[in-house]
Amino acid sequence: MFSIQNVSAGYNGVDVIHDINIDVRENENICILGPNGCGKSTLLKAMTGLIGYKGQILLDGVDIATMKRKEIAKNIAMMSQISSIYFSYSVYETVMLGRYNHMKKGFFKEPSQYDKEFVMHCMDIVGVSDIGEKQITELSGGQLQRVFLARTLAQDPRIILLDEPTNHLDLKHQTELMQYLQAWSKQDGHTVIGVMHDINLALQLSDRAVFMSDGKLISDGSMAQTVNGDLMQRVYGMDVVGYMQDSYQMWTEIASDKAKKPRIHRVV
Ligand SMILES: Nc1ncnc2c1ncn2[C@@H]1O[C@H](COP(=O)(O)OP(=O)(O)OP(=O)(O)O)[C@@H](O)[C@H]1O
Repeated sequence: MFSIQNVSAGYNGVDVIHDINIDVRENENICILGPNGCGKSTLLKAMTGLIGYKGQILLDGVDIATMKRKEIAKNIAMMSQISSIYFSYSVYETVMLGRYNHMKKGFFKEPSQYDKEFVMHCMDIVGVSDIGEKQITELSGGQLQRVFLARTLAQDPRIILLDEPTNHLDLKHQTELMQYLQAWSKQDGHTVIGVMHDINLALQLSDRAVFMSDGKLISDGSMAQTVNGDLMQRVYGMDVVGYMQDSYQMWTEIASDKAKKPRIHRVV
């Protein structure tokens, strides 16, 4: 239903991603992995038509380059990394922005009863309904991340694109968010495509991994097929599996009696 075919894209006439091919099926939960600067966010921007590209990006067989922004937004929603906020809306108003493309006559028309209820439902899901009146400039990074997720859900898209969605979230909220998105991706022909740095979370919650390196796609398959020591060494330039094993060992010690002894000794 969503097909990226021979896509290259970049900035100021210089491509930073090259000849990418990915075929996305309904109900998949795909993670895009790779080191800093390899082009993951650029690929997501091309997928929403935010930047121009060479090649084709087909949604149900139609190139998104030929679709109106409103049509793209009804199908594909992108939740970006938090950047600076230059405006101040309440949490409720911010989530309502997600309904913009579903409202019949532009933004100044009153939202329908359905829009209001849908927004409340999305705020409930991510646990921000009790702060609906707060200004978003007053929120913590984690609260803001959840408000942006609610706005993304309020768009009621078929495909959600996420750019490092767990930034700013504590472990509990990271896990809750990813579990929610995993369940969401299995309903009603939905799909989630997320750029992630946390390989543990990706392993737990994604079905498929796309690895990028230096602007190119170098591996695409199930988590079991793709995630292996050699590939990780090649992509990240370090022994990722060894690092994970050391972490596991450390946590095993923490969970055992040894952990009852302090690991870090006070200096004073
Ligand atoms: N707006 C921009 N203008 C010019 N170059 C850009 C722009 N955004 C990104 N780039 C460049 O494109 C390349 C790919 O960046 P991109 O943000 O897609 O990488 P990434 O894999 O998402 O990185 P990270 O993991 O650090 O977020 C980098 O060299 C970056 O400097």
